[in-house]
Amino acid sequence: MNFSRLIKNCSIPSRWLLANNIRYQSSSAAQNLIQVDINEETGVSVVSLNRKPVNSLSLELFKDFCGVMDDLEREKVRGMVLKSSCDNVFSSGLDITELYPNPSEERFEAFWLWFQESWLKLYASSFPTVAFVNGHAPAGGCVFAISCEYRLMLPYYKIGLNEAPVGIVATEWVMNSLRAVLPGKNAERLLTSGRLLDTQEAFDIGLIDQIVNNEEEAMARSEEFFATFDNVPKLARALTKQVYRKNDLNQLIKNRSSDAKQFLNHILRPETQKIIGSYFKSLKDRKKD
Ligand SMILES: CCCC/C=C/CC(=O)SCCNC(=O)CCNC(=O)[C@H](O)C(C)(C)COP(=O)(O)OP(=O)(O)OC[C@H]1O[C@@H](n2cnc3c(N)ncnc32)[C@H](O)[C@@H]1OP(=O)(O)O
Repeated sequence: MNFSRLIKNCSIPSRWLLANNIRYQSSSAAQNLIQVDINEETGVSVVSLNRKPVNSLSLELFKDFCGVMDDLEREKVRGMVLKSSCDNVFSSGLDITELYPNPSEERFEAFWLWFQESWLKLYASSFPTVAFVNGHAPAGGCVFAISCEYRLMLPYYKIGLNEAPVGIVATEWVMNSLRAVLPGKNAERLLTSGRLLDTQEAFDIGLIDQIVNNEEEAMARSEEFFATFDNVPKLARALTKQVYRKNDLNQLIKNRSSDAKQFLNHILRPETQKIIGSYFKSLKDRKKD
């Protein structure tokens, strides 16, 4: 498996991704997997995940997401709100068909490296980021949310890191992102139990920052969050964030290849494949009941 070649093609930015140099030809322009709406008046960009029906996260979606993040860095947007354009689902997490049955090494290595790249770009973005969790956000969906700086969520949905029950071990960089939001024993319990929390529970333990009742309210709260930085020089804010997050970022940047290999080895274990397979089957069977 030639990880170093792939990593060279992905960016490992020298200055926490402020100097974006990744270029790609979108393989999915026709599908429009990510929608971007920049408000010229406020400078705020609303980025909507748009992979119907449930925003499961595929290689193509990650590539397009990275392209959008690069564009927003170049445009020097004032802030980004990340949401979903699917009904009732923010994101259903990694597309299980990327993991099961037995993915090819070539596809998996590209998939994983673009997932890493998406996290790096989001976690280290120079502009402020808000996740508007307007639907369920299990597993990889929650990873997107906790990588943002502020989380708003609609009532009656579920959020959490349910990797363990699906037979998957969350990687260290995912654990670090959770620890940055939820310190101490709550983070560990959430990971080891894999329990999904409803909106109120997520708010009570601090996984989300505010509960909002509709999109209008979400945009108003986001604006208030962005306004807290209006008097802070952009570069100083960005560097403060990136230095604060440096250890988490470095942990992945230094270990991209081994992280991918480890995850692939785990996924390809027959017992892991079996658990993911029966989980996937139960998802499909749910509809028949
Ligand atoms: C290394 C650690 C870091 C990150 C690792 C993460 C691992 C993962 O992310 S694994 C994925 C974990 N995701 C889940 O456990 C969520 C599974 N999905 C659901 O619980 C539900 O789909 C939902 C609550 C999100 C939405 O429910 P809803 O009733 O609205 O829709 P469904 O009918 O269930 O789904 C529609 C359609 O989509 C298929 N599907 C759902 N999720 C996924 C997925 N993650 N990957 C692939 N496909 C998915 C579902 O089977 C349905 O397909 P059919 O229409 O063909 O039946």
